[in-house]
Amino acid sequence: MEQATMATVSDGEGLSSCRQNRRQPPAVPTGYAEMIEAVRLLQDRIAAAAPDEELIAAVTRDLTHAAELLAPAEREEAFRISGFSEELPGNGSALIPLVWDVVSDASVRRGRVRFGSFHLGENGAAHGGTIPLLFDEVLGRFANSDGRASARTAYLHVDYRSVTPVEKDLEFVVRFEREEGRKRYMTGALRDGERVCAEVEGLFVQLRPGQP
Ligand SMILES: CCCCCCCC(=O)SCCNC(=O)CCNC(=O)[C@H](O)C(C)(C)COP(=O)(O)OP(=O)(O)OC[C@H]1O[C@@H](n2cnc3c(N)ncnc32)[C@H](O)[C@@H]1OP(=O)(O)O
Repeated sequence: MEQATMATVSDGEGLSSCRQNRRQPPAVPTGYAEMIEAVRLLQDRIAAAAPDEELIAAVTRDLTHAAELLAPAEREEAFRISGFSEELPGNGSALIPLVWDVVSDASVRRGRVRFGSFHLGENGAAHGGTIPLLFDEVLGRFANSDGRASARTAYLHVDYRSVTPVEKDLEFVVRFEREEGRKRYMTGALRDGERVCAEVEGLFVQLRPGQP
């Protein structure tokens, strides 16, 4: 496997050895977005299906074959594409609910999101854990935007105001409230039309050099 580069950085209080995963932004191969889209579709179809034994056996065989095909292409984190490529929908991750139409200025970011059958909790509503997942992603990316040094989620406070439907286009808005030293305070809301589904407050703390 390829190795991530090691770098030495100054933290202003003298040099400290800091492990930096210097990404060599991997080029996105033709067809990669379609592969991740196929994974999303698969997740939704499996979540929605009640297959018989014959179909289960056929799908298991094909999925196992696909996993075997991918095994030789595994890479260390610094050289992966999924979850890291901003040019791909959902950054190329099938974990995060699909986000698109993102527009942003320095203090407000808006976009659309759709939870699939894969994210279903019960009664047509998204699983409660998927909503902080969305907020962590959209708040976290905004907190780390504009060339800021990396910050990590310290807390997310989520208020579930009303049910969040799956298989419906929703809207989110995120606000970069303020920065205090290493602390970045964010808020956000998820809406189904006029109806507020969930609200969030989050703190993201900038990592010190060398901090894991
Ligand atoms: C581009 C990427 C987009 C995706 C982003 C996704 C982000 C993520 O999901 S990150 C993964 C989830 N988060 C984690 O794993 C974090 C685990 N925790 C940690 O690493 C550490 O606790 C960390 C970095 C948050 C803070 O630790 P540390 O740097 O030691 O903080 P510390 O020096 O004690 O505190 C700094 C300040 O933050 C405050 N603070 C830290 N944690 C909290 C907290 N949970 N609640 C309130 N305040 C806090 C402290 O009180 C302190 O404030 P002040 O400067 O006013 O005294």
